[in-house]
Amino acid sequence: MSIDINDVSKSFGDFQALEQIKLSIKKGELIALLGPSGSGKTSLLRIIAGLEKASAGSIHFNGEDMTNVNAISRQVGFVFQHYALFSHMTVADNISYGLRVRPRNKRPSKKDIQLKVDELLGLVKLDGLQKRYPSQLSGGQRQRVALARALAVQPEVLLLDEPFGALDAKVRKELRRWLRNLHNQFDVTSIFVTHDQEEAMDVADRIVVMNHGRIEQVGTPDEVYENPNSPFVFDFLGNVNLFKGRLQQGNLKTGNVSLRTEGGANLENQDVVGYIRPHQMELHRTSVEGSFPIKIVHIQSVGPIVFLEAIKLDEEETIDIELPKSEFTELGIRLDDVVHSKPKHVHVFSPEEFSI
Ligand SMILES: Nc1ncnc2c1ncn2[C@@H]1O[C@H](COP(=O)(O)OP(=O)(O)OP(=O)(O)O)[C@@H](O)[C@H]1O
Repeated sequence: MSIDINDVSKSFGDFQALEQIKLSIKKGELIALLGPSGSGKTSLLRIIAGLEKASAGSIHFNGEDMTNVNAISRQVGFVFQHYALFSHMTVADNISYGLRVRPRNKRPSKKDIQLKVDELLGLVKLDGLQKRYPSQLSGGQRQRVALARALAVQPEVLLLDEPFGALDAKVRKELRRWLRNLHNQFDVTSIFVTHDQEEAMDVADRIVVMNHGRIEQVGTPDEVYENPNSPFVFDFLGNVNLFKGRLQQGNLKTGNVSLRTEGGANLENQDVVGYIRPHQMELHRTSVEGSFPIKIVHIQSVGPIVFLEAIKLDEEETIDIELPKSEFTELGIRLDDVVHSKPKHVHVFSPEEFSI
């Protein structure tokens, strides 16, 4: 099922929660709505589900106008953050609920319902637990039941609101994989809300970055990470180093160095801020063109990556650097060493857009 969101706005009294949201989602896509608290993610999801009415604009499923169609008739699967399982029903009864409450002429036979429940229990690896009650399950197991229950009715659209928000990091990671697999197997169009950029990067085909009720950027995880179109997106999707200076002939003049930049064509001869990801900072033992001296003040090695904190010697500013462990070892870097750093990809924005 394709979904088109056409200029959807939503106000709660005087407060504008969504402003002219425009988005086309292809059949079979897995989309993450990513943004800080209050950016409008849940409001948008609820409007797509039909649980909330838009103040303006329209929602189309497969080209058909759904704006005034109620939630039940839209036939979307929904998974919430807080399980929302029926506590008085067993796992099997929770999963089969949507099938059992269908009108008699559309309800599968008892045997078919049983087969469907067994199939779903297998898919979410909960075989043998069908007689348990939700209180007898772990958080991760409950969320798997919630996923199975949403999928039992074979929705063409699956909407998930922070589905793994209440779970610990390891279980979250495991469930992300689940979501991806189930999404593929069920040939469903899925939209999930998250404020966790790593989760969005890990699972989604495309990420919709939201801020203050507007879409800041839409793109594949790679696109939004490597080519953020605003300081907000840059900052929200990971750590960043900032270099203030002036843009001259495509170079950012900052302190005593000149850094080759990307973007910022309309910012020539203006004050700008350069944004550089920590993994885009090269390190050298000796000075090279475009490098500046730094002193290493903190070293933290985590698995294959080494996180370094350093001070720029000319301006006493702190910068963050991430290096593969092999490169770190090869360079033989120690605490208090003075080395030379050269930024590889410098994106520039005007200071007015500056958001950090
Ligand atoms: N029923 C409501 N009445 C009034 N204001 C509301 C209502 N629902 C949401 N809002 C406001 O709309 C804005 C967007 O809320 P929404 O829940 O969509 O954001 P969100 O991005 O999902 O945030 P979170 O990650 O915290 O859930 C918030 O400022 C919220 O306070």
